[in-house]
Amino acid sequence: MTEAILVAGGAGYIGSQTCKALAEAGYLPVTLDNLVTGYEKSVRWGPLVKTGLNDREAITDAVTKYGIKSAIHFAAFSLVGESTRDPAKYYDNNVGAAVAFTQALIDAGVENLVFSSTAAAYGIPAVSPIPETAPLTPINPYGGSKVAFEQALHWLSTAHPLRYTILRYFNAAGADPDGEIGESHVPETHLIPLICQAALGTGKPLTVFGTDYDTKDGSAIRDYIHVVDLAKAHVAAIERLRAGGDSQVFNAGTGEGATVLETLAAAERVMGMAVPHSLGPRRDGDPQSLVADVTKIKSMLNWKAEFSDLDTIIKTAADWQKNKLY
Ligand SMILES: NC(=O)c1ccc[n+]([C@@H]2O[C@H](COP(=O)([O-])OP(=O)(O)OC[C@H]3O[C@@H](n4cnc5c(N)ncnc54)[C@H](O)[C@@H]3O)[C@@H](O)[C@H]2O)c1
Ligand SMILES: O=c1ccn([C@@H]2O[C@H](COP(=O)(O)OP(=O)(O)O[C@H]3O[C@H](CO)[C@@H](O)[C@H](O)[C@H]3O)[C@@H](O)[C@H]2O)c(=O)[nH]1
Repeated sequence: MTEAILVAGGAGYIGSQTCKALAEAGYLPVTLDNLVTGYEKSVRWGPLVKTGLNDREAITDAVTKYGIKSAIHFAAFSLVGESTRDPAKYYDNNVGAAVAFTQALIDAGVENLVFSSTAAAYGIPAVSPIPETAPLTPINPYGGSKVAFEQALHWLSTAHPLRYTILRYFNAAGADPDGEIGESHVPETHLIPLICQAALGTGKPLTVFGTDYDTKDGSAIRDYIHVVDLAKAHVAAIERLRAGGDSQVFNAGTGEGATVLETLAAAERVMGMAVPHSLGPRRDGDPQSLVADVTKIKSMLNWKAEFSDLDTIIKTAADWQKNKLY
C-alpha cells in the first residue's frame, strides 16, 4: 500500500512542490492547510484537509485514516517585515500552533517530522559559507520564531519517541518545470519573481536594495536553490528518518552565491528582455551575504542540487510568471 505523508502547508509554494516530489517517489501526500497563504489549486497529488495547525481532532483523524508515521511541517508565516511589526502573530503561528501540531502528531503515534527552518536563523553570519554549527543569532522575529521552534523540537524529541530533520533553507526560487505549480506570494517580496514581473511589465520596476556592500559589485549575495531541488531534499530527509536516522539539522542550499546585480543580468540574458530597475539604499536587516556550507547535506542525505543554476531558476520562474494558474 502507498505510504501517506502528512504535509502541513502543502498548499504553499515549497509544500506543493514537495507534494509533487513525494508522489513521484511513490508516497501519498496528505496536505493539511488552512489556505491562509496557500492555494487549493496547488493541491494536486493527494487529499486536502482544510484546517489549521491547532485542529487536534482533524490531525488525529487524518493520522488514523491514512496510517501516517511521517510528517513535514511547512505551515508558517514568513514575511520578515511583517514579523517586525507584529511579532506575536509570528510566535503564535510559527511556535505556538507548531508546538500544538507536533504534540498532536506525537500523541497520534507519528515518529518522524521534517521542519522548514531558514538561513535567517543565522542572523548576520560571521563566516561564509555558513556551517550548521554557526551561532543562531536571528535579527528579526521571523528568524526568532524559527529558532524557537527548532529548540522546541529538540525538547519534544527528548521527551517523546519523535525523530526530526531540520532543513535550513537558503533562498528558494524557481518554479515547477512542468508549469503546474509555482510561487504566488501576496505580497511578493522575493527577488527573482520581482525581477521577472518587472521585465514582463506585470510588476513595478525593481529597486536594487544596496550597492555599497563589500562584494564584487556592491550588491548583496544569496544562495538560490531551485524549489525542485529543495522538494527532493525533503523526500531524502523523510527516507532517512523512515530508515531509522537520528535527528539532524541540514543547510539546504547550493554552496554558491550570486549578487543581486548578477541575478538581474542573468534574467536579462535568459529572458531576452530588459529588467527596468533603479539602485536604492540597503533594506533594513539584510545580511551582506548568505551562502550555505552544504558538505553535511551532500554526505548525510546523499543529495545534491541539480536544477539550481541561475539560468534554470530564472527560466522556470519566468515561465510561471507568464502562465500563472493562480
Ligand atoms: N520561500 C523561501 O525562500 C523560504 C526560505 C526559508 C524558509 N522558508 C519556510 O518554508 C516554509 C514554506 O514557505 P513558502 O514560501 O512555501 O510559504 P507559503 O506561504 O507559500 O506556504 C505556507 C503554507 O502554510 C499554510 N499555513 C500557514 N499557517 C498555517 C496554519 N496555522 N495552519 C495551516 N496551514 C497554514 C499556508 O496557507 C500556506 O499554504 C515556511 O515555513 C517558510 O518560513 C521559506
Ligand atoms: O525588490 C527587491 C527584493 C530583494 N532584493 C534583494 O535580493 C536579495 C534576496 O532577497 P529576498 O528574495 O527578499 O530574500 P531574503 O531576504 O534573502 O530572504 C529569503 O530567504 C531567507 C533565507 O535566506 C528566508 O528566511 C526568507 O524567508 C526569504 O524571504 C536580498 O539581498 C535583497 O536585498 C532587492 O534588491 N530588491
